[in-house]
Amino acid sequence: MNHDSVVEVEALRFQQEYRQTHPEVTVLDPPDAIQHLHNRQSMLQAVADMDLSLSYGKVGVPKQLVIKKDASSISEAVGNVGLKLPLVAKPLVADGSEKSHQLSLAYDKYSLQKLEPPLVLQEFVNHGGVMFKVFIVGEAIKVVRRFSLPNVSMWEVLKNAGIYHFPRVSHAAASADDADLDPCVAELPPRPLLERLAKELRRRLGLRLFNLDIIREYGTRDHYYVIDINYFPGYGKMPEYEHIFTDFLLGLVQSKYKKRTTY
Ligand SMILES: Nc1ncnc2c1ncn2[C@@H]1O[C@H](COP(=O)(O)OP(=O)(O)OP(=O)(O)O)[C@@H](O)[C@H]1O
Ligand SMILES: [Mg+2]
Repeated sequence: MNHDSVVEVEALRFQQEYRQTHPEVTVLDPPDAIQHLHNRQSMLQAVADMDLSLSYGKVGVPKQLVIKKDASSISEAVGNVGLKLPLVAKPLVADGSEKSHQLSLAYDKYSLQKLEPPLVLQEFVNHGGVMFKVFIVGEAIKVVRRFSLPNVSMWEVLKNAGIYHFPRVSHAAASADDADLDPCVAELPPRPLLERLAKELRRRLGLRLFNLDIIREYGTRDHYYVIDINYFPGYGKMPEYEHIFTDFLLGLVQSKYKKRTTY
């Protein structure tokens, strides 16, 4: 076990003991469930297991492959599972550090050996340059549009080679809510779909405070992909978060009070 894992295990043990010895303290979300989101493979597993297919849309995850080590075998592994180029390469660990959010786009299979495992390779899904950030606070859901990576045409894939490191889009991108966008790209995912997705994920992840990055495959009306899930995101970008958060916390206090008085 490396130093970081030892620290994590110790932190978990401390918090579990703390919960037992301090039952009066409300734990918003359990540390082990939060930990689940720090690995890009386990992060999307709940969405993949769900395989949500409803009358108003399908939600999945992009086809992906985890490479633990040995960059020289990536090209062969990609060929074996039939992943289509271009590929988004993401560090396996997503712990908020600068390095864990350095993503790149690989255009050709010969360059794949230049990547640095451990990483997740995901098929790049064209989505018209707009993504949806879905904020979840308990039962409340808010969705906003954000600019994202533009479509990559077949022609560009053939013309380009190598690895392109791209900047952290979420930091640079301003809100796309007021932009003059193609309505097919801008249309928000249907509310019932988001509600069902959020409900399922709250249950499967065992968390109440998180967000999802969702894209809609370009040229489709209802094929959605979850590409990222973050714990306790920057809620400052969630519209009306002040009321939503206050209501959420008050609701917790009230339910705790109710439980106590029923004894
Ligand atoms: N499979 C994909 N297909 C198309 N675009 C993608 C894909 N995966 C990621 N992207 C693009 O890359 C951006 C960053 O990806 P992702 O959210 O997974 O990384 P991150 O480092 O966790 O980012 P952040 O925490 O800053 O949101 C996305 O907002 C999107 O624009
Ligand atoms: Mg993201």
